[in-house]
Amino acid sequence: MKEIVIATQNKGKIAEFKQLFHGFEIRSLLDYPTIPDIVEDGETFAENAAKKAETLALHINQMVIADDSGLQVDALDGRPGVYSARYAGESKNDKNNMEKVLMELKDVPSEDRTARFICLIAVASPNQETKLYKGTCEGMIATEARGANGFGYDPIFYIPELDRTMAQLTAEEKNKRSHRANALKELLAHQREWGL
Ligand SMILES: O=c1nc[nH]c2c1ncn2[C@H]1C[C@H](O)[C@@H](COP(=O)(O)OP(=O)(O)OP(=O)(O)O)O1
Ligand SMILES: [Mg+2]
Repeated sequence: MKEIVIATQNKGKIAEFKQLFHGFEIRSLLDYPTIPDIVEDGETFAENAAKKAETLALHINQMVIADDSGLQVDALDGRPGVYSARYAGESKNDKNNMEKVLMELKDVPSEDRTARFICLIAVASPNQETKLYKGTCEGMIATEARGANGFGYDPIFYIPELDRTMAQLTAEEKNKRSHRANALKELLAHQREWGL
């Protein structure tokens, strides 16, 4: 079975890539414990995704995919953005991150709680130019967390046309509309270029 290596330690992303990449064996940074932590000091999702993919591709001398993603809230001038993972602190605690966003939006009326998830997938391979593929998913920030599926900010990401949060969707429903699925669609439109 063909293998895809993804430069992530995020178990929620690994699970989704396993669902989205049918017929491939998925390996991640969890399978390469000797790789030092990759510092995400980029100012954009693209910079961080490229750095994660290129760092691991160099170590293992083969093609690597990386995903840098996050939540962009319009009433917070686009925050948390690239700081989504650590929005409430270095512990990268999803519950604390969501509580901080809800607290900052407490006086914001529902019509002004527009937001989106953004995902940049980088593909890096030795001696090849790194390419980036972007996906987004539009929604609103709910007034309270609802649902137990997915990961990260899913419980507060409300999808009006479904009247449910991302965390109230099944994996299959999420994978039909998520920023990660949309970014992967862009990548798979160029799959021959990458020998996938
Ligand atoms: O589908 C999603 N549903 C909800 N929240 C999400 C999603 N996708 C990203 N997010 C949030 C989680 C984390 O707070 C940040 C990702 O940060 P990001 O640096 O890309 O990932 P990470 O540090 O958890 O793992 P890694 O860098 O090893 O891929 O955005
Ligand atoms: Mg990260």
